[in-house]
Amino acid sequence: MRLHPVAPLLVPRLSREDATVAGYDIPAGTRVLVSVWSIGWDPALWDAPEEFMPERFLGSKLDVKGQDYELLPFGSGRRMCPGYSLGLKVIQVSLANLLHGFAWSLPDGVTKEELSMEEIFGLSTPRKFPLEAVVEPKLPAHLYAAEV
Ligand code: HEM
Repeated sequence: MRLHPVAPLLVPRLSREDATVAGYDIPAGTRVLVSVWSIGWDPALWDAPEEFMPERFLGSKLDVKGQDYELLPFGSGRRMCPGYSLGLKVIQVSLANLLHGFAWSLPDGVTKEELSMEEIFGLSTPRKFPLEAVVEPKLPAHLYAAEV
């Protein structure tokens, strides 16, 4: 959510009054785009920003509820994502099920260092190269049978 935010530029805002931010004058009526992608990669805010280190959040008070401006995967303010709580739960449940039910590996001859995490920059950030993984069931077969 920090390195590869779903919506890198949030929803456009309009400034309601003249303002100055970091020395830049922003007149009233200006369309403003907030790049959470740049914020997430900013070395002034993050140690080794290019590194995926989820443990950096252990014991941290940083949250994704729109109050900590260095981490805004769901935006902030009036137009913040109303589905953030559902979104987080769906991700956790889906990931937990995939890890619980299947053994995951890379295709023969592919190392994790070779995986590209490049993304296509646009309104959202899909992978540039699809992830290819080998998936094997690891639970008793009847648990995968669809209920009829
Ligand atoms: C991990 C999952 C999700 C992510 C990362 C995400 C991210 C975002 C972001 C960044 C915005 C723009 C917020 C802003 O500009 O301040 C947004 C808006 C929105 N999201 Fe989500 N979202 C997710 C899941 C969901 C779900 C599950 C729903 C609905 C069930 C939802 C409904 C909406 C709606 C309706 C808006 C527009 C709100 C407005 O403009 O007032 N999102 N989302």
